[in-house]
Amino acid sequence: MRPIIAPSVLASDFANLQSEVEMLNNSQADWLHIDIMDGRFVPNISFGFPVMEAIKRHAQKPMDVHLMIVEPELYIERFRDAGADTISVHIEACTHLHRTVQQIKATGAKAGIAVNPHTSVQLLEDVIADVDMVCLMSVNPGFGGQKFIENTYRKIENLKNLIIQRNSQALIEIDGGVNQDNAPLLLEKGADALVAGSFVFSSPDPLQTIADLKAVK
Ligand SMILES: O=C(CO)[C@@H](O)[C@H](O)COP(=O)(O)O
Ligand SMILES: [Fe+2]
Repeated sequence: MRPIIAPSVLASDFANLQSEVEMLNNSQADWLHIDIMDGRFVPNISFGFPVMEAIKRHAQKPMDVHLMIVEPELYIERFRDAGADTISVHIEACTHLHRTVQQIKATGAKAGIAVNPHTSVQLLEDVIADVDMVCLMSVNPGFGGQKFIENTYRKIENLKNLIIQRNSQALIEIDGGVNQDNAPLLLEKGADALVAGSFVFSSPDPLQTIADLKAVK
């Protein structure tokens, strides 16, 4: 199976957001990855609803929204209204994770759980059957352009085993420091979806870079 490619709009040129989104529309990207940072869960602030709605007006592909915010349960419906197709909340930010997953699904969006590099995937044991996706962070969240953490390969194997054991349909998404060099092994270990920000938008030819990632086996 060819990987799902989800370029992270965080790395795009915000001053030319419409043309960046149109470039993604014309590319082999499958999803638009939207990073929401609140300055509390992570030490950075990205953008909020007005920008997301502006992206949605031009986007012709599903929006994969990664919430790096505290108390995400307060904003799930608003993110859905702003155009989210998948909403991922951090396990580290949710006291009542099972409830928040049900809340996301009740909006009609797909439900994802994002997992920081230090968090064991075994903590997902009792919720994995309920979710559509797990977003494994392969950098500490908060910034684009960071170095990929190698321990991610082992975590994919552990997560894949858990998904099989629990008869879950969850996709495995890898987020942070993904590039053409690490993509083959990520897919071999069991990743389904690859987020790529700086690797795509800093490249001389983003359309070709996305096509190259899509072609990785
Ligand atoms: O969620 C995050 C960072 O917190 C990511 O989605 C990054 O935005 C991916 O960017 P690169 O590491 O690919 O530059
Ligand atoms: Fe992300």
